[in-house]
Amino acid sequence: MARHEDWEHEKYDRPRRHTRPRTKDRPSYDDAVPGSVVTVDRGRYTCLVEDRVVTAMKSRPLGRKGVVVGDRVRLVGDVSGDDGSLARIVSVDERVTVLRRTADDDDPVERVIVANADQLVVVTALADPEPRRRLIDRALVAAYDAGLDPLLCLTKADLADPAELLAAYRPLGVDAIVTTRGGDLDELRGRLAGRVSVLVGSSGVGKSTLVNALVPGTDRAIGHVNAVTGRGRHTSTSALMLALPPHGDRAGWIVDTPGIRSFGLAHVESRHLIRAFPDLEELTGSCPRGCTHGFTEPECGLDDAVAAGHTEAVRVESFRRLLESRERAEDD
Ligand SMILES: Nc1nc2c(ncn2[C@@H]2O[C@H](COP(=O)(O)OP(=O)(O)OP(=O)(O)O)[C@@H](O)[C@H]2O)c(=O)[nH]1
Ligand SMILES: [Zn+2]
Repeated sequence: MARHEDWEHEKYDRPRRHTRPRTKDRPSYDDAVPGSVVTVDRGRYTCLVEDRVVTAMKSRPLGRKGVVVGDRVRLVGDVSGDDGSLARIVSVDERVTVLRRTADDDDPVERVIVANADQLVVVTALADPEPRRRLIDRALVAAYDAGLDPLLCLTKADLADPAELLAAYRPLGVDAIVTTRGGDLDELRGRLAGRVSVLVGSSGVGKSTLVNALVPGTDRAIGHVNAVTGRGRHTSTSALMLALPPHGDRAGWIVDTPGIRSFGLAHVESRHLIRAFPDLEELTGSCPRGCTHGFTEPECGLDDAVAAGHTEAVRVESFRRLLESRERAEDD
């Protein structure tokens, strides 16, 4: 077992060098311990190792490889978590999912925001501020592209009726939850249990209110990270992973993303988006080469499918609205 794990580390540590025997210059990480990255701040990685909070830096073998919140890593050095101790991250496990954004639509540089998440919770107020459909659509596109299950969380239900917004997203099959400050969060807790969920939302939608209610002892407004670290302050705009109290016997994590208000989507291709809708993808067999399946495609198979009654027009329209949302940043 130990040998196998060792080989796993080697695999991600650096490019393979087939010209040299593998054993020669391989550093031994037999003593490396597994951990998860919960936040990143100025080159320091806060990791959870068992239930200890360990501060670490990247080690040389990682080179320019990025380490992000949610990464599962191996650490060596001082992994005691004692005050002033510093461990070293020597390898990053293969990522199961990768949530990315492009800084803005014209800047093709991709940034990985969170690794290994399962779900993207798009937090939107029903009023104050008014919901912005295009922003929601763009967050959904980012989720589908990353292979995360999207969940709409509609807050401030005391201020407005959710019916219209719910109806707008029903054809896409996006699950939604409606919340009110101080209200019952049991349904949401059930959705978060046993998963790693990234929360995104624009300013004022009530995301901090939600995080504080979900993770008692966290006050995001003033920057404490007690729920994870039991101490310390969190003042950067990095994503922060927080442990949820167990729901039944299932633990879960949320990742708060204070710095992220929107998603640049330059990296998302339409052929990737349709994969998130297998029932629609199946209907595109007759599309001309290069068909994007968008509103203006003259001979898209999706139109034939609607005409033949194989799918609903409203689902195709909703999909096309998502596709289009990639093209314009905001709903102005
Ligand atoms: N009426 C009403 N107000 C709410 C509700 N939830 C939150 N608020 C208020 O909305 C305002 C914004 O809430 P925050 O939780 O700070 O919102 P945020 O999304 O974290 O915004 P930033 O702090 O800018 O990131 C605060 O005044 C909250 O008290 C709700 O369910 N109903
Ligand atoms: Zn098509």
